[in-house]
Amino acid sequence: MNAQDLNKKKAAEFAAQYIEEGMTVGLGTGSTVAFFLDALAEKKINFTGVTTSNRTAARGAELGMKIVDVDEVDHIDVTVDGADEVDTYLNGIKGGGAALLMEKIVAKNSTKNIWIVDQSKVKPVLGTFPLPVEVVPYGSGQLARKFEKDGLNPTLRLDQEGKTLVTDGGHYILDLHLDGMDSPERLSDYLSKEVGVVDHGLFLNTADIVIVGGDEIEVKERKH
Ligand SMILES: O=C[C@H](O)[C@H](O)[C@H](O)COP(=O)(O)O
Repeated sequence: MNAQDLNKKKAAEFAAQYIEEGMTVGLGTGSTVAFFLDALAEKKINFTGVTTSNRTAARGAELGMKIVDVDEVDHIDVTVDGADEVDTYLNGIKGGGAALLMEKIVAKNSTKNIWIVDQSKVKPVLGTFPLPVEVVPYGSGQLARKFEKDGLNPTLRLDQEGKTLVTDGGHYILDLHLDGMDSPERLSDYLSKEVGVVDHGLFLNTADIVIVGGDEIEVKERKH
C-alpha cells in the first residue's frame, strides 16, 4: 500500500470510533470511505446505513450492513465521507468520484458530518482540484460554453471507456479547472443560480470534524 493510501486508511480507521450501536450512519463514497466501511464492518455493531452512491450501497450490502433509503429515516446521526480538498475553514471540494449530489443530500440531513482525508488534501485555498459541477444533460453544451466564456475552464467528464460519464442521478459532470478561487461562497452562489446546474462540489460549512491521516492523526473541529 502506498503512503497516501496508508494515510487514508489511518483516518478511516480512526473515524470508526465515532459510530455507536444503534446509530443511523451516512456512508460516503470513495477510496477513503472504502477503508472506513471495512473498519466499520470489523466493529460488529448494529447500525443503519444510508448510502451516497450505488457503489457504496453495493459494498455495504456485501459487508452485510443494513442499508436503507435516505427517505426511510427520520434522521442521520453522523455521516462519514471523504473529500478531494479541504481548506483551513474546513470547507471542501467533493465529487472527484462523481457522487457529490447524493453526498450533499445526505450531508444536509445529517446531525454531524465527519470527513476523512489524507494529509495531501489539506490546502490553504480551494481550487487546485478541479471543481465538479453536476448538470442536466439537456443544454449541458450551452452551459459549458457559458462557463468557458466566464473563464471557468470546464471539461466534460468522461468515464474509463472515454464515453460521457453519467452520474447515479443520470446527470453529466463539468469539471472546472480553476487553479484556486478567491471566494468559494461567491462561486457557489453563481453556480447555484445557473439553470441546468443540479449541484456542485463546493461543500461549505458542512464538515463538523475533519480527520487528517498522516504520520500522526490530526482531528480538526469546526468552531460553531
Ligand atoms: O464523489 C466522490 C466523493 O466526493 C469522494 O469522497 C471524494 O472524491 C474523495 O475520494 P477518495 O477518498 O477516493 O479520494
